[in-house]
Amino acid sequence: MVLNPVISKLAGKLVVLASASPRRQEILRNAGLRFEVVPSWFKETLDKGLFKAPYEYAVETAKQKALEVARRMPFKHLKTPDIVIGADTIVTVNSMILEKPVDKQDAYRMLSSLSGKEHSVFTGVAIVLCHEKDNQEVDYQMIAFYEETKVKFADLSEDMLWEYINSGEPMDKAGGYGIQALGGMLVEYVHGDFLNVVGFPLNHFCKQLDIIYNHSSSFAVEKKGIMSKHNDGEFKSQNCENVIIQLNRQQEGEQSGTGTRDSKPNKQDLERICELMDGFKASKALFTASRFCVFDLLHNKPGLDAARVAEEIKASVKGTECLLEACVSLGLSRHKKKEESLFENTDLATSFLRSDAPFSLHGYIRHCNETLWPLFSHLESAVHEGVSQHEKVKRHKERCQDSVCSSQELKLRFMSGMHSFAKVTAAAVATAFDLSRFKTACDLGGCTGAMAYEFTKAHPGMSVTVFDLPAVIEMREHFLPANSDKKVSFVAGDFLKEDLPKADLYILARVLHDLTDEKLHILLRKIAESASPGCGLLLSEIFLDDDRGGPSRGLLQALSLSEGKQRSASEYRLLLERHGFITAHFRHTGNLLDAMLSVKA
Ligand SMILES: Cc1cn([C@H]2C[C@H](O)[C@@H](COP(=O)(O)OP(=O)(O)OP(=O)(O)O)O2)c(=O)[nH]c1=O
Repeated sequence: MVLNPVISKLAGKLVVLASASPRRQEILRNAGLRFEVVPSWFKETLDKGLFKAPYEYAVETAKQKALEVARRMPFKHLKTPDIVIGADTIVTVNSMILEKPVDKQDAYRMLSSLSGKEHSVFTGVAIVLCHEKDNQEVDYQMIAFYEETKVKFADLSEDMLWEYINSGEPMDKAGGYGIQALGGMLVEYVHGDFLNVVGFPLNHFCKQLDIIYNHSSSFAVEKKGIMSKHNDGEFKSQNCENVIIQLNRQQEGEQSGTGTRDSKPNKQDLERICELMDGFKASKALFTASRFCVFDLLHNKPGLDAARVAEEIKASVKGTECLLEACVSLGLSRHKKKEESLFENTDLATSFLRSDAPFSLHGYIRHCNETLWPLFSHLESAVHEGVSQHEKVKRHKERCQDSVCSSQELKLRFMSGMHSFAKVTAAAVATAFDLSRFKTACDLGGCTGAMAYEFTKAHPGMSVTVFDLPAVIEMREHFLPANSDKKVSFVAGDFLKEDLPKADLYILARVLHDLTDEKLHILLRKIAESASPGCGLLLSEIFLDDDRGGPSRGLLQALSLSEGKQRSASEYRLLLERHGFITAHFRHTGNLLDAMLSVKA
């Protein structure tokens, strides 16, 4: 089978991936498929007891995920996709189905049940073909299949298990491991499609497309079956799953609550709207608990009651109790087992909200509270006037700020926000590509050096110069001890005005989106002047989808930008090409920032 022509059959069609999984997106993107991502709202709560075999559960979940998006899009996105792809990955061992662990204990339970044994990974895939008819009806045709891969784990010691769990990697992965990353170290062998384990059986998917688009007659014959590859390599028809569902748009509208006035509101839609309406309350509860260092307190003294917490944070008992209960409902704190009046942190708070956690977002949350929150409270003015509200907020702050809070203190807080964000994202950016051929790098606007240290850690042969404004370089020692890594050095300067240090690789992480077009071109011109042919430029930003339909994190960030704008990977690629940098790769890292590597022609 020639793969590319199969994928190219989908060119010009609106292909939608009904999955939030960054791994699925990457696998399909790397295969050259162009698609939009619309994560499914289908909750994975089907009763497993109803299925005879585990793969049936995965296939049914994949179908429900894809169908939910196919049905929602004509109403919520006002467009009907041509094809929607859904998938669900599960791990099975000793007739148990393992999905994503809910917490560290659950991950421990899963991984220890896999230790020293062979298990199966099933990914169910559903392809929904949508045919829009003249009378506004949409026909949905479902093709579903699954792939099985067998994986054997080595014997895992307790230390190894906990070290792996504490890396945080297991939490968003079926069976509690990621074979494509650190989890690969646990694996003795893999029999079958590796990508199936990572979340998407690409080869089987292409064969299925081949049947749909190149062999429509055999497709018609197989209309009653899931086409599924068996271990003997033959295609066999399995489980009757090719169904045509006729749905009239008006009926759909009624089902989803957007139809007649008498119809009942749809539960999922209501939940979604409430989530949006209450989003700001949840954010502010998180900011307030962080501001009062509640998560540090519950880490150091787990199992305090509201009165003790109130005493420690010097706040009212009533207010503290409300705050703690809200944190419980948000999954940040929990009641201590069997002692409902006592509170402790969840794993989420321990990993990200303690101020001294390795991946602490404490500083960034403070930045959100003190800088972004006031900006968003002026959003109506920003939209109305079309100008940034930074100045207005700054003036207001200066009027209200007590004298203790000097501009020095404000700068430190800003740097602390950037530092904590960089610490969480740096490893994913540093390891997104093979950078072994670059011996020297320069991190432009590299602030405290958090990103630079991660680059030297990931690439032992590399040294990195951090280039940032003198005021920033002066204060960086508040964050990382000087000389903690001799391969990281700091140079003070203004990248828009001064010559840049020479390097094989220039790093621009979260810089370009914040610059005006004019400044952006000045900076890219200066990098192009300093870079010799073959030099790299590593850009790290949130990349918007090509149709600017998401991700919402990027589009929401645009609402508070002072001068710059959010762009898609294609837009950045064009900008870089204008300055002589040819984009070699780009990658959704699965972390908070994406990455693109370009090379000077
Ligand atoms: C076993 C294994 C799973 N996984 C991932 C693939 C899937 O993303 C995830 C299983 O969860 P799923 O529920 O299949 O998918 P998801 O929740 O990530 O995304 P969505 O429901 O929106 O489609 O586990 C790995 O990345 N590596 C592995 O080795």
